[in-house]
Amino acid sequence: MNYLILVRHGQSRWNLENRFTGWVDVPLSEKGIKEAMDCAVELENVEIDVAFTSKLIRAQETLFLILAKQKKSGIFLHESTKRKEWSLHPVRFEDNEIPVFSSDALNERFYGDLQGQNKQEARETFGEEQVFIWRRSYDIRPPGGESLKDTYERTIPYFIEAIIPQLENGKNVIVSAHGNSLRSVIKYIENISDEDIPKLELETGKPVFYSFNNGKFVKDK
Ligand SMILES: O=C(O)[C@@H](CO)OP(=O)(O)O
Repeated sequence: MNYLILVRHGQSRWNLENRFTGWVDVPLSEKGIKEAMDCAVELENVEIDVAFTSKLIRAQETLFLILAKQKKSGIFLHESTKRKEWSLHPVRFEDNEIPVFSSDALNERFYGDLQGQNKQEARETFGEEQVFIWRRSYDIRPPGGESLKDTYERTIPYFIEAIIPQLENGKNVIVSAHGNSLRSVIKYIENISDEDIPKLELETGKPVFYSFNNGKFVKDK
């Protein structure tokens, strides 16, 4: 039996400033670095074989802080190489090295015109209820941005085509990504309904574990 670990990146500078972030490539805040390092301590003795992350630095920083605690180097397998067998990759993997795949399929939900706006100011302008609908409804898009359903529709095909095969090959997999791309993944894994998904919140830097056995995910409590 092997496992899947999902980690939402540590607090970013715009999480701290309470701004809609989406695809804006802001780094971790000082607290976010600390959260990622605490997560690394929690995962220090957890064997990881392969990692997936988004194209955004906050998720990548979090992943590499986790790997560093294990004294591991992550090696990005870029588009030009990732379809080849690992053995054909110019880098031979040493024991302290693991492959890292990054894809914009795992990016945060694109927040359109809201990106950069302060969430409290948006509530004052558009009303509490409207902002909640934009942030947490399943299929209503924020102005110019993606609904969670749009995010799901790019995240889940990648999860099925790229991540599940690694689990089926017995690998222990970590995915370092974002609040809404991971809410999509959890919706899929746990079969959460469109009506219930608004209630799911993920904390920054807190790993969620699933064991994977015969194609089935079981959440570790
Ligand atoms: O701003 C964002 O990109 C996301 C995550 O921080 O926000 P929310 O939790 O409101 O979807």
